[in-house]
Amino acid sequence: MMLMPVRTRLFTLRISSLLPSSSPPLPFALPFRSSFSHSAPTHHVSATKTPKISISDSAKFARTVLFIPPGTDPEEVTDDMILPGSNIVLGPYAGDAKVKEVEFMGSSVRPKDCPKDDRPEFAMLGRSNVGKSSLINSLVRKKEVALTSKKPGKTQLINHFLVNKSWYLVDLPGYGFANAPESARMDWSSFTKGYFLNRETLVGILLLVDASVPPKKIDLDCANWIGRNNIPMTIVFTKCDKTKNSKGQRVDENIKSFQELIKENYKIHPPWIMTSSATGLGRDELLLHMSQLRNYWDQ
Ligand SMILES: Nc1nc2c(ncn2[C@@H]2O[C@H](COP(=O)(O)OP(=O)(O)OP(=O)(O)O)[C@@H](O)[C@H]2O)c(=O)[nH]1
Ligand SMILES: [Mg+2]
Repeated sequence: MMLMPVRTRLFTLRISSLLPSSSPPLPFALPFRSSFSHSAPTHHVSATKTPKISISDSAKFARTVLFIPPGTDPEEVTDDMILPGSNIVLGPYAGDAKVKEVEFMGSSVRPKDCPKDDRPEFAMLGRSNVGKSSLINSLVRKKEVALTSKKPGKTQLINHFLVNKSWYLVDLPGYGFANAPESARMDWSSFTKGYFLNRETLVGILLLVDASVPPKKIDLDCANWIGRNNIPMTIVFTKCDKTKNSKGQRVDENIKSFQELIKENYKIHPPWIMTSSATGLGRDELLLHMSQLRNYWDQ
């Protein structure tokens, strides 16, 4: 029998003990309560009334919460090492960020049905409709490798996409969608425990957060749960092309609010990046960041 090598997961984020004890242990299980229906109007976290900020304010703020990868001396970080639209510093492990080919490897209902090889993988996690499947298509520059829909609840299984025959992107069903079929809801709850906590080849979670709306409690709970369980996470803000939502709130404000709320609970700020699957914003930058996570893990 082949032994699974112990991999380096030094990108693990240390969460501080300041976490509110009332945080649910498994936030993903919550969306299926009726109070978390995606149409419920009261999702917003109260602390979202931040003053309007300019892009340069954001840049200054980013500077204070940089994500410094291994092999990089924080004292030697220069502006050109920071990926645009993110707090991520590119370190010596970055490279191989080009997607040459992608193959759909199949869908799994349970974690134990997932591919059993030793290739590193990134899981897409986030609310239904946040743009997980669209981001996969954007990263691999294919229109419909992963199926997308305006209606939440499109992705129902664990879908593995093999990139360059060497690593996986994993598309998952979203949380926060109350009307998913009963079977999918049941699987999702056990899936979170089984998959995220035990998947040895998981390099990290990409937690997708819709930047066109103010922070939502379910996403903050989710980020905190990931942190508490020491699973490496990158926050990927989606839909950054939507400059203003119907209430006039701006992407920039929403992102800053989310970061401020996250910052309270993390000793080291997680990496975050702005993206748009509609315009390709952040695509190459995210691929570079994923390459440094992967190469470090795989060394
Ligand atoms: N404007 C804009 N729309 C986007 C973006 N990303 C996704 N969308 C739209 O949002 C909707 C949902 O996208 P999906 O990729 O299917 O979302 P998902 O997170 O995979 O959803 P589930 O599979 O239901 O969990 C679709 O109508 C997309 O076209 C983006 O960056 N900008
Ligand atoms: Mg999907």
